[in-house]
Amino acid sequence: MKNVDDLIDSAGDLAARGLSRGEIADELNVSRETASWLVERAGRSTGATDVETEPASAGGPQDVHVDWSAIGEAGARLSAVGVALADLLREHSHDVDLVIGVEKAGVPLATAVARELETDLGTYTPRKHQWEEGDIEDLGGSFSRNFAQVEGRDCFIVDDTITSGTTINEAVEAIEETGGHAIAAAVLVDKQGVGDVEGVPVDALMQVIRVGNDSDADGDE
Ligand SMILES: O=P(O)(O)OC[C@H]1O[C@H](OP(=O)(O)OP(=O)(O)O)[C@H](O)[C@@H]1O
Repeated sequence: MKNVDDLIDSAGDLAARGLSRGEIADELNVSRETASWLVERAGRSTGATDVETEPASAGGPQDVHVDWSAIGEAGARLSAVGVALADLLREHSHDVDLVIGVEKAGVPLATAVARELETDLGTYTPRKHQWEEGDIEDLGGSFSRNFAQVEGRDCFIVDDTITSGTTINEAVEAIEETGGHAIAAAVLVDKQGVGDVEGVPVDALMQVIRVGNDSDADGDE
Protein backbone atom coordinates (compact mmCIF):
# COMPACT_ATOMS: atom_id res chain seq x y z
CA MET A 1 0.00 0.00 0.00
CA LYS A 2 1.49 3.27 -1.09
CA ASN A 3 -0.79 5.98 0.22
CA VAL A 4 -3.91 6.79 2.16
CA ASP A 5 -6.14 6.33 -0.91
CA ASP A 6 -5.00 2.69 -1.12
CA LEU A 7 -5.82 2.32 2.56
CA ILE A 8 -9.27 3.86 2.05
CA ASP A 9 -9.94 1.47 -0.85
CA SER A 10 -8.80 -1.51 1.20
CA ALA A 11 -10.91 -0.45 4.17
CA GLY A 12 -13.94 -0.09 1.87
CA ASP A 13 -13.34 -3.57 0.39
CA LEU A 14 -13.01 -5.14 3.83
CA ALA A 15 -16.15 -3.38 5.10
CA ALA A 16 -18.05 -4.57 2.02
CA ARG A 17 -16.94 -8.14 2.88
CA GLY A 18 -18.57 -7.71 6.27
CA LEU A 19 -15.51 -7.25 8.47
CA SER A 20 -16.03 -5.29 11.68
CA ARG A 21 -14.11 -2.08 12.46
CA GLY A 22 -11.90 -4.08 14.83
CA GLU A 23 -11.13 -6.67 12.17
CA ILE A 24 -10.36 -3.95 9.63
CA ALA A 25 -8.07 -2.26 12.15
CA ASP A 26 -6.30 -5.60 12.66
CA GLU A 27 -5.99 -6.22 8.95
CA LEU A 28 -4.60 -2.78 8.14
CA ASN A 29 -2.45 -2.33 11.26
CA VAL A 30 -4.17 0.88 12.30
CA SER A 31 -6.17 1.88 15.35
CA ARG A 32 -9.93 1.27 15.47
CA GLU A 33 -10.51 5.00 15.26
CA THR A 34 -8.47 5.13 12.07
CA ALA A 35 -10.27 2.08 10.66
CA SER A 36 -13.61 3.83 11.24
CA TRP A 37 -12.33 6.97 9.57
CA LEU A 38 -11.04 5.02 6.55
CA VAL A 39 -14.33 3.15 6.16
CA GLU A 40 -16.23 6.39 6.43
CA ARG A 41 -14.07 7.93 3.71
CA ALA A 42 -14.55 4.83 1.52
CA GLY A 43 -18.30 5.11 1.98
CA ARG A 44 -18.23 8.76 0.96
CA SER A 45 -16.28 8.08 -2.22
CA THR A 46 -18.59 5.24 -3.31
CA GLY A 47 -21.79 6.88 -2.14
CA ALA A 48 -22.52 3.87 0.08
CA THR A 49 -25.03 4.59 2.79
CA ASP A 50 -24.72 1.56 5.09
CA VAL A 51 -21.51 2.68 6.71
CA GLU A 52 -21.23 3.17 10.47
CA THR A 53 -19.57 6.46 11.17
CA GLU A 54 -17.66 7.77 14.12
CA PRO A 55 -16.66 11.36 14.56
CA ALA A 56 -13.20 12.15 13.28
CA SER A 57 -11.35 15.41 13.47
CA ALA A 58 -11.20 17.50 10.34
CA GLY A 59 -7.73 16.24 9.50
CA GLY A 60 -8.58 12.61 10.29
CA PRO A 61 -7.22 10.54 13.17
CA GLN A 62 -3.56 10.83 14.07
CA ASP A 63 -2.21 7.43 13.18
CA VAL A 64 0.53 5.82 11.13
CA HIS A 65 -0.09 2.77 8.98
CA VAL A 66 2.80 0.30 9.05
CA ASP A 67 3.03 -1.93 5.99
CA TRP A 68 5.80 -4.47 6.54
CA SER A 69 4.61 -6.91 3.86
CA ALA A 70 7.91 -6.51 1.99
CA ILE A 71 9.47 -8.31 4.97
CA GLY A 72 6.63 -10.70 5.71
CA GLU A 73 6.24 -11.98 2.16
CA ALA A 74 9.79 -13.33 1.89
CA GLY A 75 11.18 -15.95 4.26
CA ALA A 76 14.77 -14.75 3.91
CA ARG A 77 13.81 -11.18 4.85
CA LEU A 78 11.73 -12.41 7.76
CA SER A 79 14.69 -14.45 9.00
CA ALA A 80 17.01 -11.46 8.67
CA VAL A 81 14.66 -9.28 10.69
CA GLY A 82 14.35 -12.10 13.22
CA VAL A 83 18.12 -11.94 13.64
CA ALA A 84 17.88 -8.20 14.33
CA LEU A 85 15.08 -8.64 16.88
CA ALA A 86 17.00 -11.47 18.54
CA ASP A 87 20.00 -9.19 18.81
CA LEU A 88 17.89 -6.60 20.63
CA LEU A 89 16.58 -9.21 23.05
CA ARG A 90 19.99 -10.73 23.73
CA GLU A 91 20.97 -7.41 25.32
CA HIS A 92 18.60 -8.25 28.18
CA SER A 93 19.54 -11.86 28.89
CA HIS A 94 21.38 -14.85 27.46
CA ASP A 95 19.49 -17.28 29.68
CA VAL A 96 15.97 -17.08 28.23
CA ASP A 97 14.91 -20.24 26.41
CA LEU A 98 11.34 -19.32 25.40
CA VAL A 99 10.01 -16.75 22.93
CA ILE A 100 6.30 -15.91 22.95
CA GLY A 101 4.87 -14.57 19.67
CA VAL A 102 1.69 -12.49 19.79
CA GLU A 103 -0.94 -13.78 17.33
CA LYS A 104 -1.20 -13.34 14.50
CA ALA A 105 1.48 -11.20 12.96
CA GLY A 106 3.93 -11.55 15.83
CA VAL A 107 4.19 -15.33 15.43
CA PRO A 108 6.24 -15.62 12.23
CA LEU A 109 8.60 -13.00 13.64
CA ALA A 110 8.81 -14.87 16.96
CA THR A 111 9.52 -18.08 15.06
CA ALA A 112 12.48 -16.43 13.36
CA VAL A 113 13.68 -15.02 16.69
CA ALA A 114 13.33 -18.40 18.43
CA ARG A 115 15.31 -20.03 15.67
CA GLU A 116 18.07 -17.44 15.97
CA LEU A 117 18.18 -17.68 19.78
CA GLU A 118 17.71 -21.48 19.70
CA THR A 119 14.80 -21.26 22.15
CA ASP A 120 11.36 -22.81 22.45
CA LEU A 121 8.39 -21.06 20.90
CA GLY A 122 5.01 -20.21 22.41
CA THR A 123 2.12 -18.11 21.15
CA TYR A 124 -0.32 -15.77 22.87
CA THR A 125 -3.68 -14.84 21.36
CA PRO A 126 -4.93 -11.49 22.71
CA ARG A 127 -8.44 -11.20 24.05
CA LYS A 128 -9.52 -8.93 21.18
CA HIS A 129 -9.25 -11.89 18.79
CA GLN A 130 -12.08 -13.60 20.68
CA TRP A 131 -14.21 -10.50 20.93
CA GLU A 132 -17.47 -10.43 19.02
CA GLU A 133 -19.77 -8.44 21.22
CA GLY A 134 -20.19 -7.44 24.84
CA ASP A 135 -17.47 -6.23 27.16
CA ILE A 136 -14.00 -7.13 25.90
CA GLU A 137 -12.71 -6.81 29.47
CA ASP A 138 -14.70 -9.94 30.38
CA LEU A 139 -12.58 -12.02 28.02
CA GLY A 140 -9.12 -13.43 28.52
CA GLY A 141 -6.40 -14.16 26.00
CA SER A 142 -4.89 -17.62 25.64
CA PHE A 143 -1.65 -19.49 25.11
CA SER A 144 -1.85 -22.13 22.39
CA ARG A 145 -1.37 -25.69 23.61
CA ASN A 146 0.26 -26.55 20.28
CA PHE A 147 3.39 -24.71 21.33
CA ALA A 148 5.62 -24.42 24.40
CA GLN A 149 3.94 -23.48 27.69
CA VAL A 150 4.98 -20.48 29.75
CA GLU A 151 4.39 -21.66 33.35
CA GLY A 152 7.48 -21.29 35.49
CA ARG A 153 9.63 -19.97 32.67
CA ASP A 154 11.40 -16.76 31.74
CA CYS A 155 10.49 -15.59 28.27
CA PHE A 156 10.79 -12.90 25.63
CA ILE A 157 7.75 -11.44 23.83
CA VAL A 158 7.76 -10.64 20.11
CA ASP A 159 5.15 -8.70 18.13
CA ASP A 160 5.14 -6.65 14.94
CA THR A 161 3.73 -3.28 16.01
CA ILE A 162 2.68 -1.28 19.02
CA THR A 163 -0.13 1.16 18.33
CA SER A 164 -1.85 1.90 21.64
CA GLY A 165 0.27 -0.47 23.77
CA THR A 166 -2.81 -2.44 24.87
CA THR A 167 -1.69 -5.76 23.40
CA ILE A 168 1.85 -5.71 24.74
CA ASN A 169 0.53 -4.77 28.21
CA GLU A 170 -1.96 -7.61 28.03
CA ALA A 171 0.70 -10.10 26.95
CA VAL A 172 2.99 -9.15 29.85
CA GLU A 173 0.11 -9.44 32.33
CA ALA A 174 -1.04 -12.77 30.90
CA ILE A 175 2.45 -14.25 31.15
CA GLU A 176 2.80 -13.17 34.78
CA GLU A 177 -0.72 -14.41 35.64
CA THR A 178 0.11 -17.78 34.07
CA GLY A 179 3.18 -18.17 36.24
CA GLY A 180 5.79 -17.11 33.71
CA HIS A 181 8.12 -14.15 33.79
CA ALA A 182 8.59 -11.73 30.90
CA ILE A 183 12.20 -10.55 30.66
CA ALA A 184 11.84 -8.21 27.66
CA ALA A 185 9.76 -7.58 24.54
CA ALA A 186 10.76 -6.60 21.02
CA VAL A 187 8.69 -5.29 18.11
CA LEU A 188 9.38 -4.06 14.61
CA VAL A 189 7.71 -0.69 15.05
CA ASP A 190 6.59 1.14 18.18
CA LYS A 191 4.22 4.00 17.41
CA GLN A 192 3.70 4.76 21.09
CA GLY A 193 7.19 5.00 22.56
CA VAL A 194 6.26 2.46 25.21
CA GLY A 195 9.77 1.95 26.64
CA ASP A 196 8.65 -0.55 29.26
CA VAL A 197 5.57 -2.32 30.59
CA GLU A 198 5.49 -2.78 34.35
CA GLY A 199 9.27 -2.84 34.41
CA VAL A 200 9.60 -5.14 31.38
CA PRO A 201 11.73 -3.36 28.77
CA VAL A 202 10.13 -3.02 25.33
CA ASP A 203 12.54 -2.49 22.42
CA ALA A 204 11.70 -1.64 18.84
CA LEU A 205 13.73 -1.75 15.65
CA MET A 206 11.95 1.48 14.71
CA GLN A 207 10.15 4.16 16.70
CA VAL A 208 7.58 6.42 15.12
CA ILE A 209 7.98 9.92 16.49
CA ARG A 210 5.58 12.57 15.27
CA VAL A 211 7.06 16.00 14.71
CA GLY A 212 4.93 19.14 14.54
CA ASN A 213 1.45 19.68 15.86
CA ASP A 214 -0.82 19.30 12.78
CA SER A 215 -4.36 19.97 13.89
CA ASP A 216 -3.68 18.92 17.47
CA ALA A 217 -6.37 20.67 19.44
CA ASP A 218 -4.42 20.55 22.69
CA GLY A 219 -1.44 22.17 21.06
CA ASP A 220 0.76 20.15 23.39
CA GLU A 221 2.96 18.36 20.88
O1 LIG B 1 -0.71 -1.66 20.62
P1 LIG B 1 -2.07 -2.13 20.18
O2 LIG B 1 -3.02 -0.99 19.94
O3 LIG B 1 -2.63 -3.19 21.04
O4 LIG B 1 -1.90 -2.73 18.71
C1 LIG B 1 -0.86 -3.60 18.37
C2 LIG B 1 -1.39 -4.96 18.05
O5 LIG B 1 -2.31 -4.84 16.95
C3 LIG B 1 -1.90 -5.73 15.92
O6 LIG B 1 -2.46 -6.96 16.12
P2 LIG B 1 -3.82 -7.32 15.50
O7 LIG B 1 -4.48 -8.26 16.40
O8 LIG B 1 -4.52 -6.06 15.15
O9 LIG B 1 -3.43 -7.97 14.10
P3 LIG B 1 -2.79 -9.38 13.76
O10 LIG B 1 -3.75 -10.40 14.24
O11 LIG B 1 -2.65 -9.32 12.28
O12 LIG B 1 -1.47 -9.45 14.45
C4 LIG B 1 -0.42 -5.90 16.11
O13 LIG B 1 0.02 -7.11 15.51
C5 LIG B 1 -0.27 -5.88 17.61
O14 LIG B 1 -0.47 -7.16 18.17
